[in-house]
Amino acid sequence: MSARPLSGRDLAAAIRTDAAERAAELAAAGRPAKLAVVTATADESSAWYVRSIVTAAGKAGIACEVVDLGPEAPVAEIRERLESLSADDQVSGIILQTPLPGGAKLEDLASAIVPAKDVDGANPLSLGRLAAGLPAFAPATAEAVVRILEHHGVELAGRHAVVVGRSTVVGKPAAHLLLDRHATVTVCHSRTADLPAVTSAGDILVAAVGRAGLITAEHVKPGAVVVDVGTNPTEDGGLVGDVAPAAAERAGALTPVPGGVGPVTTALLLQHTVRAARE
Ligand SMILES: NC(=O)C1=CN([C@@H]2O[C@H](COP(=O)(O)OP(=O)(O)OC[C@H]3O[C@@H](n4cnc5c(N)ncnc54)[C@H](OP(=O)(O)O)[C@@H]3O)[C@@H](O)[C@H]2O)C=CC1
Ligand SMILES: Nc1nc(=O)c2c([nH]1)NC[C@@H]1CN(c3ccc(C(=O)N[C@@H](CCC(=O)O)C(=O)O)cc3)C=[N+]21
Repeated sequence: MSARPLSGRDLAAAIRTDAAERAAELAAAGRPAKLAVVTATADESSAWYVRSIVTAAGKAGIACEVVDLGPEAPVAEIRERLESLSADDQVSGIILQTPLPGGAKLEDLASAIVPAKDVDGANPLSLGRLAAGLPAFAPATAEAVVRILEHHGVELAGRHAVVVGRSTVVGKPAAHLLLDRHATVTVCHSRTADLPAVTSAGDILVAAVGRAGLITAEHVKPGAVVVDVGTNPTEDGGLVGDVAPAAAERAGALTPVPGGVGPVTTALLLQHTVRAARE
């Protein structure tokens, strides 16, 4: 028996339609929405994301400027760009792509993104507000994880959710959002002892590591709902997730890669951008 596929495509299309309608209203009111994407990496999965943001923004009628500083960019230059975009009246939303050059930390640099334009929830103020249950932009990927589960009617309250990965982009904020929905949450990382023992206790398993095939059958409780966040470029130019095919056999339901969390992430980033432009 293979897992029920939890597609993100319909949900993403609905969110994009909503964003496009709001973008048209803003344009008619003379306050067009504009997203700035700052990138300083040659990472391929980041490049996938930037391309999908540009395409989706274009279709939704949202202006999108990619500021590519190159993988050698000094941290001070990245910070200055974020500061000038924060002060630019024409710019409604800003996302800084990870990974960053020279071991720079996202949570450090993103403090230069004014919270009102922090559409990927990377500023520590946004993350702190999220953790405290106050209004803030959540990182689009973390929000996509819970939105896709809710869209497919997966019950979260009282269930045990295990998140593998603790980045500020996905793992940590996803844990907070699941906690807000009354799941019992465990967070794993590279130092977790006996990963399969921990993950196989999860009714819901969120894999956000970035290693193809890391999650095998032994990591999955039979019938569990698995959200595969990983986007690992393959030699033939495609993308695969973190979940191995044998693990998919054991799961009850699984988000596919491509076509799962990714499209919902892109759509939510646009929705956050129009919301930032309205406020
Ligand atoms: N589909 C989508 O919309 C999105 C996809 N992604 C993809 O998700 C993946 C994760 O992204 P991101 O969070 O930014 O990545 P990071 O590299 O920032 O974080 C990876 C996390 O995985 C943990 N980890 C690494 N190796 C292991 C291991 N062997 N066992 C358990 N945990 C491990 C790390 O632990 P430690 O903290 O100890 O180092 C870290 O917390 C990537 O493939 C990325 O491309 C990201 C965003 C959006
Ligand atoms: N600050 C920050 N936030 C991020 O959210 C972030 C980041 N940095 N750095 C890079 C990773 C990677 N990432 C992806 C998002 C969507 C797809 C995506 O949409 N993928 C499509 C396939 C590509 C397509 O069809 O266009 C899919 O899964 O169906 C891929 C990768 C976000 N990331």
